[in-house]
Amino acid sequence: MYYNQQDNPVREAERSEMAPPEKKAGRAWPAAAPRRRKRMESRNGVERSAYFARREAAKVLRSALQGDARRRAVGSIKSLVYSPSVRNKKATFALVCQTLKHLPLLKEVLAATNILSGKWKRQEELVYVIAYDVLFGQDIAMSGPVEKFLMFRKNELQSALAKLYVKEKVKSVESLLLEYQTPVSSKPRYVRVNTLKMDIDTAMHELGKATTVMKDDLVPDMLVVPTGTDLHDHPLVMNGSVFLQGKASSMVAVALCPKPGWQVLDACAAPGNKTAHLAALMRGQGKIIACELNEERVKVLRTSITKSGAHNVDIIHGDFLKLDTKDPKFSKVCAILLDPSCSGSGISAERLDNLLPSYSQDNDIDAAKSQRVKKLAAFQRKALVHALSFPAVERVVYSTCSIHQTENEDVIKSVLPFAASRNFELATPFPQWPRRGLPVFEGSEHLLRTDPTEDVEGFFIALFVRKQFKKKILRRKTREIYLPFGKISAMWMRDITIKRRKRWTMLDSRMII
Ligand SMILES: C[S@@+](CC[C@H](N)C(=O)[O-])C[C@H]1O[C@@H](n2cnc3c(N)ncnc32)[C@H](O)[C@@H]1O
Repeated sequence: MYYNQQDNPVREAERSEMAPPEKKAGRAWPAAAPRRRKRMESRNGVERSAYFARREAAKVLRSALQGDARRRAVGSIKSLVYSPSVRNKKATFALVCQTLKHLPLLKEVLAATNILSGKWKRQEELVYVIAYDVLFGQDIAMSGPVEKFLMFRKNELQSALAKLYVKEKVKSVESLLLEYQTPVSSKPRYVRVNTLKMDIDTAMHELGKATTVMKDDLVPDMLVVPTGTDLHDHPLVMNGSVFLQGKASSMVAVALCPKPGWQVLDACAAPGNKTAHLAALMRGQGKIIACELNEERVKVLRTSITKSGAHNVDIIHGDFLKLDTKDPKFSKVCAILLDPSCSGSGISAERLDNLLPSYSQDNDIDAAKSQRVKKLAAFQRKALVHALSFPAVERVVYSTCSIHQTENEDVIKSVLPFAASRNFELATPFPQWPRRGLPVFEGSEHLLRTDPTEDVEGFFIALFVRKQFKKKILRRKTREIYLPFGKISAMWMRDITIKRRKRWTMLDSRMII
């Protein structure tokens, strides 16, 4: 019940929809004593930054929830928060995570109070964020029209929440949350040093001022920092000297092993972590062609590349499947990194996907999910066959951040005949790594898996290498080789000149008996 125009928050919200708090209040402090005035001004600053953080959080939440509903995310929650357009990243990130954790609870409370009906539905995400703050957040003054509206109905919200306590037979909000929220596991942090901008020892020294840092024992440019270390606004992260990239994800570019001066194609490149890693491994020499289909993600890719300081990356905004393998601009591409869209089942907790509504549904082995995974696998297979079709390519890495066999071993198995027809065989990336492919076909021991629990992220890596044909011919223990013009002995074969051996490499292996 609203008593007058001034007290009616709905009307006020209509008048000043998104006006920042102090403008709307339009108050000055002439009468206040200087100390009191200073206190009020600083409180105004806190309110002001909370006001904007809530709106930034609502924007991120909208993208995350819409993407989740369509099962086609523009980016993970983290990448959305850490995009350049979000100013107050720390507060926004905290608010997004908290709101998502409480979302099922908030939905129940808001449904019970009928608050999301009518015009407020259009600002649904902002209502969630503010309702979280009103019910569970810090006890700070709230400025802003939606804030005032929800504060006005705070009693109703609280009594709806109290009814949930009774319904769930719990006494504390913690117990109530346990009934609703999905647990988030704690994990160590990995940091990849961008050796284009900083050497590893300097990065260790600089990061060591903020936290304990160790070198990783497997990936050369990888540092390990303690669980829970928050480096997202560290100067080295901000200026691209280090990337907050996981270890398993960083193993992909290392598995391709690109050399300075090579031409490398990154087939599905955004947001560009692996592209930037390739550029660092190639010491900025040679050329990287980075292809990305999604326009929004091309922008993110461009930002990552600029931040990395790599100057040898050409970005193609287009469909990798439609790149013409015979186009002269790809004639020297000798290595391809293919990290196609996948279910993300191996890193869903790291990306905070477990906070999204679809997560629990996605983790049920239901028909919809297997259909989605099958569709992804069909694309992944096509993309891998296409990658193996580039004329000069010698090495192809296929990777996913999925734990499903359908997207991993099954895709590899299905392309093996084609790969063999192009003279490719599976090689063993990181031979010392203990976790290999599921034993579903002969040769799956070449494949590499990382475990989402043991290794933080669940990744899959397969490496195809074109056979070194000439060496194979010379190593074969055959006595005679049949050629269209007769047969020659193996002894004679050893004596032929280097020049001739080169020509031998052109012959088809089927001629060898
Ligand atoms: C798993 S992400 C790649 C992550 C990236 N390699 C990295 O490490 O930062 C897959 C990307 O492939 C893109 N993509 C999907 N289909 C594609 C296609 N047909 N051609 C090019 N890019 C595609 C998606 O938009 C998405 O950005």
